[in-house]
Amino acid sequence: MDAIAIEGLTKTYRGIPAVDNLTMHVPRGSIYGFIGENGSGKSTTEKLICGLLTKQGGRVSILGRPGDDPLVRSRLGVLIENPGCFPDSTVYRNLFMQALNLGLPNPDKEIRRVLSLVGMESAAGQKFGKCSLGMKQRIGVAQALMGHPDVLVLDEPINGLDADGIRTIRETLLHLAHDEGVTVLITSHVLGELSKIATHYGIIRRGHMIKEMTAAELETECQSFVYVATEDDWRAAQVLARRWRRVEVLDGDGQPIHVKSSTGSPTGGLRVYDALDSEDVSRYLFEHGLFVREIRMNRIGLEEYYLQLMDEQRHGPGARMNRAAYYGPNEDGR
Ligand SMILES: Nc1ncnc2c1ncn2[C@@H]1O[C@H](COP(=O)(O)OP(=O)(O)OP(=O)(O)O)[C@@H](O)[C@H]1O
Repeated sequence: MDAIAIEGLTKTYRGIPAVDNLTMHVPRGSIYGFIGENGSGKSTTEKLICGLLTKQGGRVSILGRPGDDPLVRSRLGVLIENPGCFPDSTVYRNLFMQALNLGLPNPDKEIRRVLSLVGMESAAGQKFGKCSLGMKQRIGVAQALMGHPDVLVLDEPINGLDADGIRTIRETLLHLAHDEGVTVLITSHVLGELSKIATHYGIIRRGHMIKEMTAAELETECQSFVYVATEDDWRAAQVLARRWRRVEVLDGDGQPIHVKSSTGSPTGGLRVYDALDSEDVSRYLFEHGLFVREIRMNRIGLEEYYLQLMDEQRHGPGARMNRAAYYGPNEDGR
C-alpha cells in the first residue's frame, strides 16, 4: 500500500498553476526523492500533503486515509522551509513546546532521543536564534522526528549542512526507513546525495509529474559506457568515433566538455557509449597506436539522467547530444 497516494492534485496561485493535475505514489517504507527545477511545485505539493495549503482539486490519501483526517495528520513529521522555532528560546525549550503540542508522555526522553539522532545533543541549551544555518536545519529535522512519525516530509533537509551533518542525516533517514519502516518524502537539489539513499524517485516539471521510478529502474535506464583515459583523449575520441556511434570527451571533473571546438583544453578521459566490452575499446585504441592509461565500464548517475530528461523535456529527444562534445559519424567532416 502507498503511504502517500495523490491523484489529480491541483493548486493555483492567482490563477497560475503551481501544481497541475499531479499524480504521485509514495510506497510505504520508501525513501522517495522528489526532484524538480526551482519553482516546479515541490514545496507546494508538500504543503498540500501536510495540509498547510488548500488544494483546488484532486485527492490526497495518507496511510490509506483522506489527507485531512486528523488521525493521519498526527502521524506526519514535517520540515518545510524553515523550522518553526522561537529564536529567543533555547533549542530544548522549542522542542519541549513541540512535545507538548504532540501530547508526548515523556518529553525529556524524546527530546534527547531526537537531538542525538541528528547529532545536536550539545546544542540543547543554546538559543535557537544563535544557532548556525546547518544547526537550525538539523534541529528542524529533530523537530520533525518527534513522536515517532510514520511519514516524514522533508523539504531540502540537507540545505546548508556540512559533510558531517549530511552524513548524520543520511544515516538517520536510512535507519528510520530500514529499521523502523518510516516512509520518507524528501526534496533535495543535491542529487548525488539523494541517490545514496532514495529507493524511489518522482520527477516534477511545471507542476506535473513527468516520471516516477524505483532506484532499480533508474539503474537500468542510466546508460552504461566504457570510460577510457589515454595519452591523447582528443585524438582517441576521433579514432573511436569511427567505430562507435557516440564518444564524449570529459573535463577534469568528469563532465562532458561542451562543443568540439575546445580541442586544446585539458581532458579527463572519454566515454564510449554503445561499446559493450572494454577490451574491444582497448584493442581498437592499441591497433591505432594509442596507449590506454585507464579503462573500465561505468554508468551515468542520477544527476546526469535528470539533466538529460530535462533537456529532452525542453528541446525534444536527443537534446543531450547537442550539449556535449560529441564525436559521431557526422562530426568533423568524417
Ligand atoms: N505564496 C505564493 N504566491 C504566489 N506564487 C507562489 C507562492 N508560492 C509558490 N508560488 C509559485 O508556485 C510555483 C511553485 O513553487 P514551489 O515553491 O512549490 O516550487 P519548488 O519546486 O519548491 O521550488 P524550489 O526548488 O525553488 O524550492 C512557482 O512558480 C512559485 O513562484
